[in-house]
Amino acid sequence: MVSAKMVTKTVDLRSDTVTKPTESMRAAMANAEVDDDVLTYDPTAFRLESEMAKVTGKEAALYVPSGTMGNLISVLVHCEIRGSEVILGDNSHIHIYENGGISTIGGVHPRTVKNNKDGTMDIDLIEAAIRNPKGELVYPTTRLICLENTQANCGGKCLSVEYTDRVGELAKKHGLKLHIDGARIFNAAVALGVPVHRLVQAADSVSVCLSKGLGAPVGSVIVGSKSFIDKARRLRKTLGGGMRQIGILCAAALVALQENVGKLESDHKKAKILAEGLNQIKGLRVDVDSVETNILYFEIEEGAKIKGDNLCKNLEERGVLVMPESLSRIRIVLHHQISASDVQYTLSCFQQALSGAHEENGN
Ligand SMILES: Cc1ncc(COP(=O)(O)O)c(C=O)c1O
Ligand SMILES: C[C@@H](O)[C@H](N)C(=O)O
Repeated sequence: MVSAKMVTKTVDLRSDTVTKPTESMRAAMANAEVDDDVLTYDPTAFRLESEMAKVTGKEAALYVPSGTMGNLISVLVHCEIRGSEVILGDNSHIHIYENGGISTIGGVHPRTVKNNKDGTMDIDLIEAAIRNPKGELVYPTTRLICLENTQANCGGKCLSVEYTDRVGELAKKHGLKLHIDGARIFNAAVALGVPVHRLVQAADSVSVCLSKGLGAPVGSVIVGSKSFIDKARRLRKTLGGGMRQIGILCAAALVALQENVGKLESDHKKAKILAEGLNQIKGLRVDVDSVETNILYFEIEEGAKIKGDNLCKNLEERGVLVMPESLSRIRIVLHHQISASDVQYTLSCFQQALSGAHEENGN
């Protein structure tokens, strides 16, 4: 039994954005070669951008402060003409969690298509959402399709290379561009056993988060053609994202690429173990088979004697942090700073919280 008083550590499962820089990252940051990345090229940023262009198979790359800015810049470059419309998932990060920036800042109109449980959007529904140019007097003009791989809100689901290629073919057929919100594209590549460059081959642009599963402290990189990145660089400056000695941050990202891609599979395995363990606890339900990468959601069953808010509070008192989506649906995200023993400790805390609730309620 772990009482709240005994808590000596924190197991932070809220997101894979919570990782702290490793010692090797801090050493690289301290020794990073830097220069003003606005007036010229920061040499370490140049190395990171060159590496990311190579890994993704694109012509060029650009370091940006966040994934949100990476997506915003990408959409705005593809939809630079007023009256543009982007087709995206109704459960996508761009649509749900980015303050509607593509509209409020970029004047781009969103046209959502339902995300399926597997993270995809039905291709025939995407095609049906493309505006008929004959209606140009009354319709916005479709210019872009956005995918998200892995699809976070659907539970870190991987979009296959076959599906992505088919959406790419559809985009080309209609003269549209394809952007992938690849915040966790490395997770998808590892889970599918497909190289990143092949997984994003059909995309005109990709936004890749360095600050999630890869564990860098800050930043994302957008990749695409040289002309796309030239426009993106200018828009980054417009948005205030032009930064000076960013080699300090890019040095940590280079370490993340070298050291942490190989840890993603372990994150996925720990997510599966945690999902299986939670599913054995009376009052909790997890679709274990649906867990493909480092994200899992669990439901608190109707009959459970504890609600999400009390469960989260109870867990927090034991040092376990999770992300409630509602009173009955909670998200857990694994990352390289969660150990196998942390997973077992987490399960014991859940067991105590749920059994304690049943005792309090006399059953
Ligand atoms: C799928 C996805 N895309 C984009 C982002 C945005 O990244 P950032 O938090 O760096 O803005 C996130 C989360 O942070 C995400 O989960
Ligand atoms: C919440 C969301 O914005 C963030 N990308 C996460 O997955 O934690």
